[in-house]
Amino acid sequence: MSDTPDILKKILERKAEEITERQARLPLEKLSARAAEADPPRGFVRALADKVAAGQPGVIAEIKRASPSQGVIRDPYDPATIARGYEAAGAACLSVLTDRDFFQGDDSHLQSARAACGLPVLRKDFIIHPWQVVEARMLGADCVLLIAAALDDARMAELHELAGSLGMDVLVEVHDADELARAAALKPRLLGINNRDLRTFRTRLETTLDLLDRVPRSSLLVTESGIHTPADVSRMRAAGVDAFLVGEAFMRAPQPGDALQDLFFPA
Ligand SMILES: O=P(O)(O)OC[C@@H](O)[C@@H](O)c1c[nH]c2ccccc12
Repeated sequence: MSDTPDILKKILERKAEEITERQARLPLEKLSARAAEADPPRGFVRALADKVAAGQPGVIAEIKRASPSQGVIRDPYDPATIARGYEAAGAACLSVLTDRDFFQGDDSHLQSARAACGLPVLRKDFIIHPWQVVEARMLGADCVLLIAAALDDARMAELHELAGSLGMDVLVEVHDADELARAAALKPRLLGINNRDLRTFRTRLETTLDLLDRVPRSSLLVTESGIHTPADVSRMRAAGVDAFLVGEAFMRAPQPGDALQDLFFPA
């Protein structure tokens, strides 16, 4: 539809400007030197796969203050406290928004969340340039998100490879069959199906269920976005989906860790 607000396009245009600004401040050579001194990666895929192998849901618990579709969803916002709550509740991993312009995130949110706990952390941002992958590692990220809708095949492969060479895992995110086929070519260890269409914000859990048969057996599948109720979780697990990325449902709760426990590990 020509009248749908293509928010992704807007985000990516702004992101390209942001990268230019950041590169001017910190050239790749210096950035790489700092990344080499960062705390070693915590195994992100391993933490998730261990939970699933033990018969439990593998939960990537998200820390985000705001989103373009919802505005501010959590205020006050203390990433360190939230991270500790998630860890105590049994999350496998964290996802922390670092995009400033559309999600009110910040690099420091990732750093404080990671320092506050022992969990591996995904840098949740719009990564389109190698410089950002190195920057993610410098910040301590254990995993980066690569969104198929934002990347052509060559760039996606390049960033995937670079992240691996820095010891990080990658969550490759898709939303339709075409993106899934493109992502599968990378043989990703971690494949995310985003139930939310980043171009229109429409969220349908059927997105995951409809694409399930096309996911390579060698990839650990993560269903992303729009998971709110125990019924949503049961529906996914009945279909064989054991790993979840959940944000809003936790961010709107007074104690995000308690909400995680209620949703995934009820007594
Ligand atoms: O808050 P939710 O509906 O539980 O969704 C979490 C996560 O999936 C969502 O934040 C997300 C998935 N892919 C993204 C890409 C960019 C920004 C955000 C996202």
